[in-house]
Amino acid sequence: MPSYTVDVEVKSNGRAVTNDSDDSNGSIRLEKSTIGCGSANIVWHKCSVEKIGRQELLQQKGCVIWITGLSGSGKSTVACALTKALHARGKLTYVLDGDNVRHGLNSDLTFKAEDRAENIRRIGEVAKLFADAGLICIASAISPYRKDRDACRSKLPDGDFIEVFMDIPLCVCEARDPKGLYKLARAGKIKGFTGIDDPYEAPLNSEIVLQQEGEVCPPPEAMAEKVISYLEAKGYLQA
Ligand SMILES: Nc1ncnc2c1ncn2[C@@H]1O[C@H](COP(=O)(O)OS(=O)(=O)O)[C@@H](OP(=O)(O)O)[C@H]1O
Ligand SMILES: Nc1ncnc2c1ncn2[C@@H]1O[C@H](COP(=O)(O)OP(=O)(O)O)[C@@H](O)[C@H]1O
Repeated sequence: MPSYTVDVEVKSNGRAVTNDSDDSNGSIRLEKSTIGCGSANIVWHKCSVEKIGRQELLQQKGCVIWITGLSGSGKSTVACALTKALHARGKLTYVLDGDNVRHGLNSDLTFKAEDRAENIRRIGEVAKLFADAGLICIASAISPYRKDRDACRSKLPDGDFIEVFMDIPLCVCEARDPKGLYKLARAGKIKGFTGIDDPYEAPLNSEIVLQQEGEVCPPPEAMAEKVISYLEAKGYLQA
């Protein structure tokens, strides 16, 4: 068995770069992730095909568009309009919708605060992988707590987490009530419903705010176009 000496330098991104010297093979370099690892002795394995190459192939930049807002605010509708419009332009997207993800990956989670946090954490991790794959990942979930959204933001390179706030008043969402859930919540048949008896912490500094114009809600296609203009201006629709 070769013996190793390991010098560890902790970088500002939280990774520890080790200069491991192997007495039989000379010097090798390993990058070890030091944060977020549930167990010790986990080594980050790098491949020669990286995000930049995938972006070149796709002619776009991987990023996460995070749509947050009350139930009934139009998150899923905008997410669909956005994926459709980008698809028509030849851009590769994927929608991670809270409702849908709760049918599979997150089917073990309830709506109590710690489960919502875990829901958002998992969606954030999956979205990060999609962005690394070079996709424009559209995550759409109530994501009611600011710190959970901010934690997802912090996992991505600067600029790559684009928060879109569906700033639609509760009374409008409640009047829409397409699933009848507000009615059930008001009747006390659903406990801990966002906006009724569970908090929604609106973003303070989101990149994009989508809201009504007076009493009128713009069509979803117009809202999607606002997001596309942002992506275009920031260079995400080219490699
Ligand atoms: N208690 C409670 N509070 C809020 N929403 C509830 C609740 N129970 C069920 N639902 C339905 O679940 C959908 C929200 O799922 P999310 O994963 O987006 O929620 S969260 O981000 O974890 O808060 C949400 O879907 P949308 O209406 O599309 O937002 C609701 O239909
Ligand atoms: N821009 C819009 N203008 C008017 N109604 C809308 C708009 N976007 C969504 N809706 C309607 O609002 C309801 C909730 O939309 P949905 O996308 O399911 O919201 P969420 O995903 O936030 O719960 C649906 O009945 C939908 O048709």
